[in-house]
Amino acid sequence: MSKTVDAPVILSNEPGSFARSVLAERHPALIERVRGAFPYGPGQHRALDALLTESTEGVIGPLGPGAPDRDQWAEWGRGYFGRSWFDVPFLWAESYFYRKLLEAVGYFAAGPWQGIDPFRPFKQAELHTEEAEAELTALDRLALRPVGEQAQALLYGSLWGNRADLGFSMTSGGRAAAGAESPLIADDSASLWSLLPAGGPNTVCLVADNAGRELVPDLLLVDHLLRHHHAELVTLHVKPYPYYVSDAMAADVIDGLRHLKRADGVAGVVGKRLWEWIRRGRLTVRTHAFFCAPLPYADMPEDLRQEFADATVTIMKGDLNYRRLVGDQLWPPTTPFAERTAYFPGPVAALRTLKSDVIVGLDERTEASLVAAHDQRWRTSGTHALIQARR
Ligand SMILES: O=P(O)(O)OC[C@@]1(O)O[C@H](CO)[C@@H](O)[C@@H]1O
Repeated sequence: MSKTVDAPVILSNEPGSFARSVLAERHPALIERVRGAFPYGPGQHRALDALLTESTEGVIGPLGPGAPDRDQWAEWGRGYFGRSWFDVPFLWAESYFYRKLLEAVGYFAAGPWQGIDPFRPFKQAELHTEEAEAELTALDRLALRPVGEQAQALLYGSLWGNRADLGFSMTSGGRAAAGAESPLIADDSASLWSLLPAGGPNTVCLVADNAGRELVPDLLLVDHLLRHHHAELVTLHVKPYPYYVSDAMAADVIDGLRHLKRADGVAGVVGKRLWEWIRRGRLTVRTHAFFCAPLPYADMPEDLRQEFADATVTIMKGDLNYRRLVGDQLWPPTTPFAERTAYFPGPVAALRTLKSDVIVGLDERTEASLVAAHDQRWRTSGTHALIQARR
């Protein structure tokens, strides 16, 4: 057992740090992309200007008086207002940035822009790339392989789909989205499969991350779990509103399902079957306000805790869910995953490509070889991935 009881919370004020680059470079670049994505009017552009200035040079201000969740954020941000965005926890600052960006474009305000996802054009474009097409065509070949091989390939497909993250590709130049996949730095997939024996009365919660090229492989995995009775019921949890650029919402699930349904070959068959799983109640899409909260899962509300407690296993997708699962802190990398997730109300697994500094659950030899070979960039470059699970 590691002796770790606590570790520094990640802030964004360390010069040269990844967290700082997100606030100083990624967020301004995102504001520019959003400006170009829709024919926003002068009021929205002024609000985006104000957000850019506030978040890079100013101090954290409250949400506007009409915001439905103003009190909630006032509570979550107690002690942070009036301070530099760089000096408060990175997780909080990023989450609040997305909330303020929605405020700037009028996402929650009554009027014509209410409910218009500012990231939707980017998410949709993702579905129509050559790579996305090739991934669907590959399903025809995969269907000829033994079932166990299919299962493992679909699990890895869902894992590596997490590289397709629009926020990430904005500053990495898309580098991590191409090239050969490196071996996993932790691979508990055998343990994950052992939690889901075929034919058992299993239920799975899959907490989705990105839409588009990540969500499609997630849906393919879900179909496999249901079809081969690794799970009798699957709940797919998505975000209630746009978040971290490409995070999946219910509308994105519908887009992904339609996309699959229209495809040729095996992909089209899977798409139609997924509609049928939903119709029969074997696949349910759900959301919860907590998925957009700037908090670790250790602070989840009782109703969500109960949902996860009732599942045979909860699968957390992606980097942000990982940060929230283990805590957005600089843990010693060899801190056991089981120790960091001991609070979780049931078995839990993480499928994540590494795109931020947080990491736990490495063995000493792996950590030493990573540091020797790549200095610390392996933590954030999206070239490495892991599957971690605990019963
Ligand atoms: O959860 P995801 O989509 O895998 O990753 C989200 C992410 O790219 O966004 C943050 C920076 O904006 C990073 O901390 C994190 O890696």
